[in-house]
Amino acid sequence: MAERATVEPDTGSDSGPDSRPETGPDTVIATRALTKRYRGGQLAVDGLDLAVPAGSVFGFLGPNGSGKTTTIRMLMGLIEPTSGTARVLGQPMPRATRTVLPQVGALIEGPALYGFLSGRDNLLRYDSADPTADPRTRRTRVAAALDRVGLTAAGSKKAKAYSLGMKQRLGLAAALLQPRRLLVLDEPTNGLDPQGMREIRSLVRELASDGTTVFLSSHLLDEIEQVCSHAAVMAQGRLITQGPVAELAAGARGRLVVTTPDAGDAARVLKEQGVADVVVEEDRVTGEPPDDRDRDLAEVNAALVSAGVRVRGFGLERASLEDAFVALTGEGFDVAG
Ligand SMILES: Nc1ncnc2c1ncn2[C@@H]1O[C@H](COP(=O)(O)OP(=O)(O)OP(=O)(O)O)[C@@H](O)[C@H]1O
Repeated sequence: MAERATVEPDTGSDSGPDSRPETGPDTVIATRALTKRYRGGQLAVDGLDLAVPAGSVFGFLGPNGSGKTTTIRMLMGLIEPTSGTARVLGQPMPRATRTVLPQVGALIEGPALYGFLSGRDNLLRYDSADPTADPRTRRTRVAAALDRVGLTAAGSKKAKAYSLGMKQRLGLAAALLQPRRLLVLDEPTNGLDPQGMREIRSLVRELASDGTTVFLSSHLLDEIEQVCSHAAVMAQGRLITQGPVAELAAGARGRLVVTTPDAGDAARVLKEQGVADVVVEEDRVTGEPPDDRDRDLAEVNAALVSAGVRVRGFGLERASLEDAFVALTGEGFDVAG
């Protein structure tokens, strides 16, 4: 079993005000004002301050093009930031790439596989290309990694005969050939069918339960809600918010739900009262509560009653991460992906 990931404090100073509150012994990834402008002028990541706590399953959420892959490539030392800093496992990137990367299992842009080799031989080959890997334990480690991702039985099959989900699991197995303190997975369920998605998600949960920190990017809100303890939300290269998933969702106001036999009248009154996005579903009328904090919801209720609407139920529904995203960005989110 992997040790729980811990990182030594990176400053060594234990006095004075902390000028970098997001870094600390329990922060596995910390960036400060991390920025990437591509040669063509595209500002892909803009002043990102990210803090990933040790032991978390951290979801890096954002629509396509929001800068997730660019951030991951900077974290892994694959590209240089234009400005700002990134520390991974307490070390500066890309300067410490050589010491940091052996402790990180990464699955970025799909695994590179040789179709004519079996799954097992792919892993043996991958491991032998790693100068830090011990050849004496290679076969045992490959067998353990195959077992870990449920590919023992399919280990002798050629990789070209694998389903996309099996290929993705083989990629994860490659990331697990050595004990890792951190796993970085870029859209690990992209392109998979629902069954494949379930398999990868439960594998991620399992890995995390051993204490390995998992950083995974996704454009799927429900995936983040199902799998992650923490999340950061990106839109157009900027960080919108980050923190424990439960708190992010709680920060958003839920939808107002009115149950009434007079749904048509209720919808009209709610709109007059500043409720947005009013939706009628039989005897349920829902909408975004007015932004105006001075307007008490009791007033909205009173307006319904005085208009003769028979109110059977009136309340706020628990907010989801999707509500939080919509509230924070003013945009909808393509949950179906
Ligand atoms: N090599 C590159 N040169 C120029 N622009 C780029 C390059 N790579 C990405 N971009 C641009 O930077 C922005 C962020 O892209 P990035 O791939 O980081 O987003 P993403 O959130 O990972 O999206 P996706 O899930 O689609 O990969 C996009 O507008 C993209 O077109």
